[in-house]
Amino acid sequence: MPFVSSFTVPLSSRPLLRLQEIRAIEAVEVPLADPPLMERAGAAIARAVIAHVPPGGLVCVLCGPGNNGGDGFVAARRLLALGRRAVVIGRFDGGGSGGEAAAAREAFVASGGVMLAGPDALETPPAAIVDALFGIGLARPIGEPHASWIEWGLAQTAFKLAVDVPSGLDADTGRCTGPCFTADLTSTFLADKPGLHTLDGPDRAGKVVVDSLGIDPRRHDLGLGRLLGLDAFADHLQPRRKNTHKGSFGHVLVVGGAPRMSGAAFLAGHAALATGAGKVTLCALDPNILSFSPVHPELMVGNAIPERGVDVLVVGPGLGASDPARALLARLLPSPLPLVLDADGLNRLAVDAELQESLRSRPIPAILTPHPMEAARLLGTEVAAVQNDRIAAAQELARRYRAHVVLKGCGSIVADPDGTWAINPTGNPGMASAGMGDVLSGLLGSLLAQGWPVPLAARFGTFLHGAAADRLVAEGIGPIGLRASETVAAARQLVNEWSERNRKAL
Ligand SMILES: NC(=O)C1=CN([C@@H]2O[C@H](COP(=O)(O)OP(=O)(O)OC[C@H]3O[C@@H](n4cnc5c(N)ncnc54)[C@H](OP(=O)(O)O)[C@@H]3O)[C@@H](O)[C@H]2O)[C@@H](O)CC1
Ligand SMILES: [K+]
Repeated sequence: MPFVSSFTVPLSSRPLLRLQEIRAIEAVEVPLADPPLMERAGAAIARAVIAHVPPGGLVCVLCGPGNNGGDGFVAARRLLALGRRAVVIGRFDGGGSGGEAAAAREAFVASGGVMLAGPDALETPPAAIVDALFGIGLARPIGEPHASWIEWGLAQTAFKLAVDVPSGLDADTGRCTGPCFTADLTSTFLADKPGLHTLDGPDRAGKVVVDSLGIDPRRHDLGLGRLLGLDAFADHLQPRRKNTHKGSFGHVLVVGGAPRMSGAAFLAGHAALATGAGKVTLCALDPNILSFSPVHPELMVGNAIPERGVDVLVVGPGLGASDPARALLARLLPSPLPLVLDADGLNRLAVDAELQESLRSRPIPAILTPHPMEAARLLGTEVAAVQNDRIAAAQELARRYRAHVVLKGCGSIVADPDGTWAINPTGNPGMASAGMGDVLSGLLGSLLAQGWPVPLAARFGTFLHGAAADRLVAEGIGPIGLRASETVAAARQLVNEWSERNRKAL
């Protein structure tokens, strides 16, 4: 039987709060909450365990020294009270961040709960492991004994649940700081956190469920970050009116295609056509490029920039680093048309102050689509520094170049010049293959040509491309061997399905 899994995309956008924003909510709500937030958090964990673990299975709760551990003690006490088998692995050393967690530990022990000094003391293998070692208070890489407990936990076949954040993962950046838990499910509190959705976060957190602990988020500043969901695009995802013509959907000019690199420009052009641009022209640097594509004869191909009639520029796919490439950039960057700049266009930009200035001065900010290496070049830093805090890097690029930035990678970041940002939850490792960036550029150009506002186009193009790859994987096409050109047809299918589903009265 062919391998087929179900395809879903996140439907609802939601706020992503960084540490300071979560701490600000805690500062207001903790003194007011009755029952206390820790009690509510522990109850949520107990409910999640019960939903996933049959009665009779042993639940092993790993408790750390702070309030994350406190949540774990409450959960363990509640599980016992509900007739479940639960033990805690933790230390009686009295350390930690004070009263509430210590009180939770005492209440657990007073209710007959058993605390073990390490996993060796377990008599039966656990059915579930609850990771309540460290949450948002993680201050440095995890050492002993907690590192060994994590290593032991990862070797178990049990269901694994992380409390708030997998221990060892930085909740702001998604970086594993050292030993790091890997969960099937992360139950995260008050609001969702960016680190669960970018870099190492998606590998470590498993499914993420947000529990507001009964706090109304509208009472608080929800910051500048969002996790993208399909609902963000509903207003612009509409079926087409009947009374339209190709001019209604814009003319995209793809500029690139240097000798031996024309495939990149064809991919971008193909993606633009297949997702709804009215017309696409390729201006290639390769003088020997075919005058038309036998595979996609609808594309107009040449070596010249059309004098008029173009609505959107996509510059960079296969552009190369030659002097003529630089001359094209110098000519096109000041254009008043919406612009997507990718690949070699970005590399040239990184070393050319004059081009940078003309990018910054554009009347309509461009969309830049760097991968981490290109982002590092643009920021004059190392890839590791970009990946250390992908949100901050994307924000800095957006500010410095006055552009909308899509920082690609696991959990692509979209950042705007005004400081707002989003994480894209779609996509998979099949997209780590040649030509994917060219397809994304083409999709973005296509959306701009069809009138999407620039920040929304940056978000939806990224979301759509990842979702197309996800659908293909769900159909058994990838992730291994997924080809960029295959994502084009899947994107076309999705955009039609979603638009039809959103049909509103004209
Ligand atoms: N506030 C509330 O009411 C609510 C909080 N909630 C819950 O609390 C969590 C936040 O709690 P938290 O602030 O106590 O931080 P937490 O993640 O437990 O760790 C801090 C402790 O660990 C220590 N430590 C740090 N790194 C270390 C390391 N590598 N190795 C060893 N020790 C290390 C650090 O001590 P340090 O040595 O750094 O002084 C401190 O003792 C949050 O994620 C959520 O689960 C929810 O219930 C909602 C309501
Ligand atoms: K944890």
